[in-house]
Amino acid sequence: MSVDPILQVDGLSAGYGPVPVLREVTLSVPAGTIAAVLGANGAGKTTLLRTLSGLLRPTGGRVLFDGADLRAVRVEGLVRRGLAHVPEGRGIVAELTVDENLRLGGLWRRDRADARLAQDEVYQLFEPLARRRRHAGHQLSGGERQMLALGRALIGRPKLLLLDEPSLGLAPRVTAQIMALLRRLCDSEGLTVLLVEQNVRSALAVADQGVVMSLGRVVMATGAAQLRDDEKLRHAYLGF
Ligand SMILES: Nc1ncnc2c1ncn2[C@@H]1O[C@H](COP(=O)(O)OP(=O)(O)OP(=O)(O)O)[C@@H](O)[C@H]1O
Repeated sequence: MSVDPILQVDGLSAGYGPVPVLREVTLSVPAGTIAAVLGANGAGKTTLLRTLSGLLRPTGGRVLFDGADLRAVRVEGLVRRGLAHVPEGRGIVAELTVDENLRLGGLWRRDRADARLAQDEVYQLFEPLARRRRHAGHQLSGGERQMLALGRALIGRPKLLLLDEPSLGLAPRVTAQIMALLRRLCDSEGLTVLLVEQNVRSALAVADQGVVMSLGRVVMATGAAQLRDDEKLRHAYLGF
C-alpha cells in the first residue's frame, strides 16, 4: 500500500454565507485507502465533502488533491483529475434510463470504447442494474439507485471517491456488498475513498482510518481497527 497522501487537508475552514461550519479541519488520506468520516448529525461531514469537491469555497486553509491545490482548479478540472463525489440523496437523473445515467458518467472521457468498457464493468459489478438497464431512474429501488450513483461515479475511473451516506435506506446486505466492493477497488485498483457514514460499524469494518468530527472540527483521527476494537475510545468519541 502506498503511503503518499492523495488528499491532504490543512486547516480547512468553510461555511454557508456568514455561518462558519468547518473549523480548521486537517486530515490526510493515503492513496489506496478508505477514510471513514464519522460524527453526529450536523458535525460538518457533508459540508467537508462539498468543500473538497469544489461546491463550496473554502474560507481558509489548503487542500491538495493529487498534488494540485484546490484553489487553483475548477470543478471540471477536479473531475478530470479523478475526483468523484456521490452526494447524499444520490443525484441520479430520475427521468433518464439506467443506461443513459451511466453514459453521463462516461461523457467526459475522450475514448468512447473505454467508456463503453467501463459501463460493462459496472453491469458486472451491479447485476441488478444490468437487468434494469432500460428502466428509468425513478423506477428503481433505493438500493438500485445507490448502485447507479456509485456506478456512474466509478465509470469515470476516479482516483478519489467522496461518498456521502451510501448506506442510507439500504438493506444491511446491500450495504455490506457496497462496502466490500469499495474495499476491493481500493486494494486492486488503488482507489481512495473518503466515506461519510452514519452506519459506524459498516464503515469501520472496511476503513483504514476513522476520522471523527464534532462541531466542524476533527476531534480524532486514528486507525479504524483501533476505533473498532477499543470500546472506551468508541464510547468517548462516538457515544457507543
Ligand atoms: N445549505 C446550508 N445552509 C446553511 N447551513 C447549512 C447548510 N447545510 C448544512 N448547514 C449547517 O451546517 C452544519 C453542518 O451540516 P452538515 O450537513 O455538513 O453536517 P453532517 O455532519 O453531514 O450532518 P448529517 O449527518 O445530518 O448530514 C449544520 O449546522 C447544518 O445546519
